[in-house]
Amino acid sequence: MALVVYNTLTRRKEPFEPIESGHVKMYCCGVTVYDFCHLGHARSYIAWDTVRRYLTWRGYKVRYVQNFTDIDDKILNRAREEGSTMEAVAERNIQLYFEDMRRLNILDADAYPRATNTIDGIKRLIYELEQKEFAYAAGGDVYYAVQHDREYGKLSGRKLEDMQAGASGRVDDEEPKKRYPFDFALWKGAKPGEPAWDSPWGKGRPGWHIECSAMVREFLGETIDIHVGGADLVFPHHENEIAQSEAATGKSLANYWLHNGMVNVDGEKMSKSLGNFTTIRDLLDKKGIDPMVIRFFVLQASYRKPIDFTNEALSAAQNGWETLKDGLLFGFKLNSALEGEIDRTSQTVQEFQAAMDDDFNTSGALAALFPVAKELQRQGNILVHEGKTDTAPDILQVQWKTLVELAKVLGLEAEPEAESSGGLSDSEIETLIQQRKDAKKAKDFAEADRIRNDLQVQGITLIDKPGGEVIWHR
Ligand SMILES: Nc1ncnc2c1ncn2[C@@H]1O[C@H](COP(=O)(O)OP(=O)(O)OP(=O)(O)O)[C@@H](O)[C@H]1O
Ligand SMILES: [Zn+2]
Repeated sequence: MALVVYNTLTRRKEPFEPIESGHVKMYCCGVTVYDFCHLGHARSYIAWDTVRRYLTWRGYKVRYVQNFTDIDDKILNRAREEGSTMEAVAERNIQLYFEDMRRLNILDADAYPRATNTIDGIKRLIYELEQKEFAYAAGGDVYYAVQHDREYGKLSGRKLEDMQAGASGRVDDEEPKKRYPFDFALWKGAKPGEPAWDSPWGKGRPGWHIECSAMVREFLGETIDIHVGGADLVFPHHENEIAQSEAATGKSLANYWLHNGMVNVDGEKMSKSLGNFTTIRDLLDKKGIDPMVIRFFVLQASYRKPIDFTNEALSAAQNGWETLKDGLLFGFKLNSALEGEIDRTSQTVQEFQAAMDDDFNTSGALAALFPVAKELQRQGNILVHEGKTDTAPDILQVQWKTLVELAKVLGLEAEPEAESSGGLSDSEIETLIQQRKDAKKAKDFAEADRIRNDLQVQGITLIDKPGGEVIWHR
């Protein structure tokens, strides 16, 4: 089976063929570190983490690089508001980024270059572009001359002629210096009180797009396999990255361009600037949502499609995750061990791989795991109540290991500790259930609810059956 990916550059699905057999060079556009990350960012990084995990599982050696944009107007504005410095704002938000993303089980990148640490590479690239007449200096700034570049627009499919039509409303302080309205800044002349670096064009700082071109080159080389980011970056950010890098090197920047769809709220992109965002922290800490539920929520949809953030969608993800989690915890009830290879020819693995090979279809991959999770959940309940399963444990153990391994490819993992019953033995639980029955008989429903909730907190779920029978599971 071949892995097929949707390439924004060609607008179709293509078989994935890395430059160097068995190796993948992957670059992901990172956050501008001026604030907490929100669910939109979580989606982007969960999607690419999953792609990276899958490629690794598929046997590729993946080198994954993701930047931090640590110089930008938004960061400078925030520093001004706080009476602090750009470095302090950036450093704090980088640490917050790591905390949030690690909680979402997003693996660390192999390198996290920062714009402020790549100034030499950025200057070199701008210099080369100037030599080749793709760039011109104007009033302390340096601009990229889009009209000089015959391929400009190839990623987004935009044509300069068409763009011109809608350009009349664009005015900013760079406008008068540009030879052409869609030229963009590679280097911005220093403004009073802002951080600045020496350069052949005077003191200044880099534009946003050039940093990624420079970092890709420095950390991965002139041509990489996969470049990823949110769909909102296709234009202008990625278009401009391609323009800069390819004009300088004469080689293609990335063979495959992959873009994640947006998390929307009422049809609009969740974003800090629009104020319609929910931070990852609020979801996890204030709302008490399990990080795996967020991951599940993201993976339920194709990475390319927009997703609407609603409470209904979140509770559907919650339900889905509960079932999967029960399946993932099954083996611990059975006291199984996880070592050993899984059977890659099994139907579950085949279905999972077929889905993921089709442009990382994570919803199809979850659908392949679900029957296994449900069956293990059922067996787990039987085990708790009857002391044994109705299928041979060695068969169940193989199913369980398969489930655990494949779910981990999606970054979905369950901790047995989280399900710990706080040391309550079965007979203690039975005693509490009896006390709850007595409380109900005495019409002390508050006490009955208290017992149920206390048990729930300790990971023990009670199920009331008709006729007053109560079954429970951990
Ligand atoms: N609502 C969203 N849904 C999906 N991906 C998003 C969303 N918002 C941002 N991203 C992605 O997150 C990554 C980092 O984005 P960046 O730091 O540039 O944020 P941004 O788009 O400026 O967000 P904001 O406007 O909220 O600050 C990019 O790949 C971007 O496409
Ligand atoms: Zn970028």
